[in-house]
Amino acid sequence: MGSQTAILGAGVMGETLLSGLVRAGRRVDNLLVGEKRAERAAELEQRYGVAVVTNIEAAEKADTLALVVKPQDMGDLLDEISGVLRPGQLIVSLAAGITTAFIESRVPEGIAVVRVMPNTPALVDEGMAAISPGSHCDESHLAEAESLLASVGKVVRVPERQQDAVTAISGSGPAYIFFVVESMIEAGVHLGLPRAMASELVIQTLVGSAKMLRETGTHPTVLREQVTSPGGTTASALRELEIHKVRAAFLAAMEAARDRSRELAEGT
Ligand SMILES: NC(=O)C1=CN([C@@H]2O[C@H](COP(=O)(O)OP(=O)(O)OC[C@H]3O[C@@H](n4cnc5c(N)ncnc54)[C@H](OP(=O)(O)O)[C@@H]3O)[C@@H](O)[C@H]2O)C=CC1
Ligand SMILES: O=C(O)[C@@H]1CCC=N1
Repeated sequence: MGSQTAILGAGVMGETLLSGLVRAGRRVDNLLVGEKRAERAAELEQRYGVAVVTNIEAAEKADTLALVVKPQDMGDLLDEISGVLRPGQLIVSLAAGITTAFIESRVPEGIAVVRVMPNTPALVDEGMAAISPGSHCDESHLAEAESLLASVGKVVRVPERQQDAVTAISGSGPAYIFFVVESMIEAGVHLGLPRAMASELVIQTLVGSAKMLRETGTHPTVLREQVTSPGGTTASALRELEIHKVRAAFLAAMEAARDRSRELAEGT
């Protein structure tokens, strides 16, 4: 049997990580899930063939523990498992706002902690995750966290002081993109397009635009200018977005997300 990884908190993000590890070929007998609700445990066992156990059993057996509960539940979870944790284990926290110092203060000495901010496109192996070491981490701990997240997308290393900003940009980011997509589809319907057609037009436009950004490496301003013919339709649309202060709204939204991440660290 190889190194054991446990996922504690199998909601949206926890299941996203679990499914990615299974897709990436991690042997399910090297995976454990901590889940207290019997119905949810049965669902996960049936869907992935993974062993669903108590948090205590998972914490006793695992070499690496991925903590994917809500920030507000993190203190209780750490209090529950800290008695069975042992030096040499690695905790990888995916919770917004929660600092490595908070976790280190609630677990025995010698446990390494890595803070991660992932995002849901991990579900289709296009995730973006940023990782930061706690004070007892060495390269092997960062490499292990990196390998967990690399199975579902890209991983970058950032200083922990940048994690609240990362959370605001890429952690919450998919929601802003989906919001824009929803808004454009609704606009298409207002303009008289059938909903299915409006959806297809918007989604393919999004995928094509994302692919241009990634594959050409061209700055988004240049790509936008290429679409904006002099005196044309795009210029008229962009003027309205500027009049309605959409750029300022994005900045305010992301500052609010960053501030909320900081508040979560305070337990509020
Ligand atoms: N969703 C996202 O896009 C992202 C989420 N995150 C982070 O991931 C974490 C989880 O978020 P998300 O998946 O959205 O939330 P969910 O509410 O979907 O998942 C949280 C899960 O944790 C379970 N849980 C709560 N307490 C315990 C416990 N003591 N032991 C085991 N499981 C427990 C909950 O079970 P129950 O429902 O029975 O209470 C639930 O299944 C958060 O910290 C969030 O900041 C980070 C980046 C992106
Ligand atoms: O909304 C949240 O708090 C979580 C963290 C980043 C994305 N979802």
